[in-house]
Amino acid sequence: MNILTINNLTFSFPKSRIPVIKDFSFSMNEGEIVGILGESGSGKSTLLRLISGLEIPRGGTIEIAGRQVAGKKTFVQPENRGVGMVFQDYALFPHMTVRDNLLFGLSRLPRKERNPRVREMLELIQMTEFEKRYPHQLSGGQQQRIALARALAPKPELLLMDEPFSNLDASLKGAIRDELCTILKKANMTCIMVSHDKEDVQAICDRSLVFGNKDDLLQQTPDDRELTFLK
Ligand SMILES: Nc1ncnc2c1ncn2[C@@H]1O[C@H](COP(=O)(O)OP(=O)(O)OP(=O)(O)O)[C@@H](O)[C@H]1O
Repeated sequence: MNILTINNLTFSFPKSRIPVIKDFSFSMNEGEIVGILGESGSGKSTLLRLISGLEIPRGGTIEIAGRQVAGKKTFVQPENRGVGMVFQDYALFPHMTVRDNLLFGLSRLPRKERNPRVREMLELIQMTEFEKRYPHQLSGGQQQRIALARALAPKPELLLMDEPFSNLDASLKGAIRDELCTILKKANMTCIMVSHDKEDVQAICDRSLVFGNKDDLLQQTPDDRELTFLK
């Protein structure tokens, strides 16, 4: 099943004549993990913001799980898109415990299902004993796992991660990367990960896109280092 379908997406910031995203088409199947690489300023974060509904496209369409969320006459608000996000700074609420951070996104779930879902998420990331801690009492890697659990808790159709490892030191990164990959595959999550690090993408992703600073968009797979043009 197609989870994400983007057709001819075009976007430019107000007052700018040059599009950041131009005529971009792309689709993803359920359970697929795709990496987006590319130099600084090439539009990687902007693409995630368009998919999650934080920016309005100038043209083209975005469908998530078969439902149009952005198009000529359609714009579904971010909270109704079924998209989870993990940012580079994790954006955990510092004044809330791990448990409350996870509960935060579950307000739509019937009350009696919320606690079991929190528990299920903590088990998935193997952090059940950290339920009562605050973010500052966790290591960078543990905070990263909580941020991931919080994004997965409401069962999003699609998970977007923007530079999820940039705050981790090199010694932690390898282990966290493998762990993340296992968790995502276990949850059969469809996921896009933006990174500037080719190694991260090769370790986790099934395939990847490379954004250039012109119109050239390239496609590669982790196994195939030869870059081939997508369009
Ligand atoms: N709010 C904004 N207003 C105008 N231009 C913007 C705005 N945000 C980003 N841009 C420009 O849009 C382009 C794409 O930015 P974007 O953040 O998507 O790049 P990126 O590939 O994620 O970069 P990085 O790897 O540095 O995070 C850049 O040229 C940037 O300067």
